Amino acid sequence: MNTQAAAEHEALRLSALEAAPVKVRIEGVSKIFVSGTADVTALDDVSFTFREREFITLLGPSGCGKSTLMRILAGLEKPSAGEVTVNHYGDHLTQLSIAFQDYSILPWKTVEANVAFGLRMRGQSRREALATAHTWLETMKLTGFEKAYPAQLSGGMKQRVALARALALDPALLLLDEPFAALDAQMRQILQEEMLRQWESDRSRTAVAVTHDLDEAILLSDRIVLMTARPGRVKQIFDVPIERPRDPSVRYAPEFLELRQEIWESLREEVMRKDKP
Ligand SMILES: Nc1ncnc2c1ncn2[C@@H]1O[C@H](COP(=O)(O)OP(=O)(O)OP(=O)(O)O)[C@@H](O)[C@H]1O
Repeated sequence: MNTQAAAEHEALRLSALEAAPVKVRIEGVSKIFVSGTADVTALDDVSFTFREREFITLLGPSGCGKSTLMRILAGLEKPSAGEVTVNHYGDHLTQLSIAFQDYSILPWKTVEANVAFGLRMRGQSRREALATAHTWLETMKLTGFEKAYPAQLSGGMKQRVALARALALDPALLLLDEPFAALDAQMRQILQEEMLRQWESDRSRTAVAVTHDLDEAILLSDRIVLMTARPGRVKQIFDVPIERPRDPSVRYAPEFLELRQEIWESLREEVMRKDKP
């Protein structure tokens, strides 16, 4: 298969995955990567459930298996043990959509065609799909770049295209793996706030995000799942008892800062543990 055909095939496979049903229970999930020299236990007996319409963030030191868990949730990777159950709910255009750190948008399609692609796959007319794509591109501050190709965009802009694409699909379950990682600090804050506004405007979907940014985790989440250093286990689950709708200035509120400190102390232990030989 040539590169273009392989990427089309992968896009179609993702598109099929995104049509699968939702609401998530993770039970005893472990993942061992078997390699020539040494096996790597990425996840060890991870269990928790997502309530419908909940925003969950996975936090943990680098290498603790967050992306692996996201890939398992997306059906891109099989657990070595345990089970993930995803049940349908709600009236959504698609069941699952993903914006991953390394999620490749199709380089030979324009920005608008990339965002419209999944909608076209679901039978929308070109006109309808492009209209939705344009709305999301505007939200992601990409107006004026509709006809550009990915190679003409910065890393942060590509990341915003991937986000627009995931949100345009109106998924019941949204998987975000470091969705703002490639953005500069200002754009990151603007998009966090935009995501918060979007999320709270309908609260119709379940979201699972991975981030290294504590403020982002608290601002957006209902619960934060803190994982141990590798092998990743659930160390602690924090509720974020900050009322919604949240004003972005809540970042400076005492309750926010207290929770931030509490989470950081627990996360810090894991980061330090990881760096020991
Ligand atoms: N395909 C693979 N083959 C072998 N090892 C892998 C594979 N994918 C991940 N790993 C290993 O599994 C562990 C967990 O990786 P993963 O990318 O899930 O961590 P992470 O918590 O998302 O890290 P980061 O925060 O740095 O993105 C790491 O030690 C990684 O090297």
